Amino acid sequence: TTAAASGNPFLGYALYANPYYASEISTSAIPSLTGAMATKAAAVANVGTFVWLDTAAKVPLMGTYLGNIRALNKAGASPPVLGTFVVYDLPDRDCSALASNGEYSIANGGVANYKAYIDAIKALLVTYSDVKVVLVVEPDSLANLVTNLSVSKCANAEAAYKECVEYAIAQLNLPNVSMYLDAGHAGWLGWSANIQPAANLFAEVYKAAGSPAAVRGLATNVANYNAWSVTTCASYTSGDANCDEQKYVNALAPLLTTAGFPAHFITDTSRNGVQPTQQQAWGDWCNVIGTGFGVRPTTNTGNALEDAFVWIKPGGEGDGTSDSTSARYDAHCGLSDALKPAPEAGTWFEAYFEQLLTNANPSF
Ligand SMILES: O=[N+]([O-])c1ccc(O[C@@H]2O[C@H](CO)[C@@H](O[C@@H]3O[C@H](CO)[C@@H](O[C@@H]4O[C@H](CO)[C@@H](O)[C@H](O)[C@H]4O)[C@H](O)[C@H]3O)[C@H](O)[C@H]2O)cc1
Ligand SMILES: [Mg+2]
Repeated sequence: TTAAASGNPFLGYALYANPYYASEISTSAIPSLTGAMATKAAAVANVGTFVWLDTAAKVPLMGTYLGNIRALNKAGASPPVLGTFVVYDLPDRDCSALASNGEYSIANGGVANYKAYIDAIKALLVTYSDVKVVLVVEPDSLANLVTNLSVSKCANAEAAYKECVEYAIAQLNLPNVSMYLDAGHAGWLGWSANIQPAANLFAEVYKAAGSPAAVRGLATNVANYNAWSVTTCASYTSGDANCDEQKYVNALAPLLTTAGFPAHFITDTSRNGVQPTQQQAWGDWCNVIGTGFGVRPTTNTGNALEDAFVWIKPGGEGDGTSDSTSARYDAHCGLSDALKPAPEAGTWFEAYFEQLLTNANPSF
């Protein structure tokens, strides 16, 4: 089937192996590796990962990469290349954790700043209207509105999150764009208490934005470690029948369709190669020990609902600092199942990269 027929934006395309991730590996990983590990590290740099636009200052980088992709395709790249980015700059971001709070705050004009950030992204997507782009929209945001309105920062951010996400998907509703809203993961919204409220919220936001044609569906397991499919549920999942991402997707899809949001899915497999994980509790999300790179990006998912397995979290970039004196210290990053010492969220964590590489499944 052609991409147009199936609607799967990944069909017939190769992913752009972005220079940002490649440079992290070449400057921070390879120099401290030798032999087989150095060779394997170089191979990781060739895997297409998502570029996280986690500050407005990173947006021009998107323009550079879209220019690179245009050039590759004009030079006859076959299959043609598409770009993959994460929109991640909400005011009062990461409202139930401390590790990844961002540059904008609602109290300080954050909603207006966010809209300017989205406008800058839109301008590039219009300039490069010949380049196909896949966007994951705001990891953790709506998921936090489902389960964490008891956290005052999340309750205070609810209206702004909805306004900003609705603005983003309405403005970025362009013919060369496919968007997947972040949907947490099986261990977050897959619980029977959470899954219907989650479907309701996703559909509410989708419809409030005018049911944008460019919204293809939802992204699951972003920056998390869950299996796509297991035959035996891990002990830490007990109580949640949706113990892997496939069960979560298969359970969520019909609820969304009923609510007026016909969705397809992508799932982050960048750090789920080792199952079961060594999480002490399923809610442990920070720099989990023992993990490995998972299945490489592919459209061969075996499930018509699942467009692709993709590497959204760039493996090797940390989830949060383990320095308890840091302003962005989150206790989850101090747990026994969190690798330490760890740098600030988003910065290179060499020991973690080597852990992922050593435990990669399939191996490099
Ligand atoms: O027995 N039962 O019936 C039952 C029913 C319900 C139960 O409660 C559920 O328990 C779940 C944990 O098991 C909770 O899930 C965790 O929620 C956290 C946010 O609060 C998430 O953290 C985010 O993770 C992101 C990366 O994924 C980070 O980028 C981000 O910074 C970070 O904040 C964890 O992943 C996620 O695993 C649910 O909320 C909670 O509702 C429990 C039992
Ligand atoms: Mg995070």
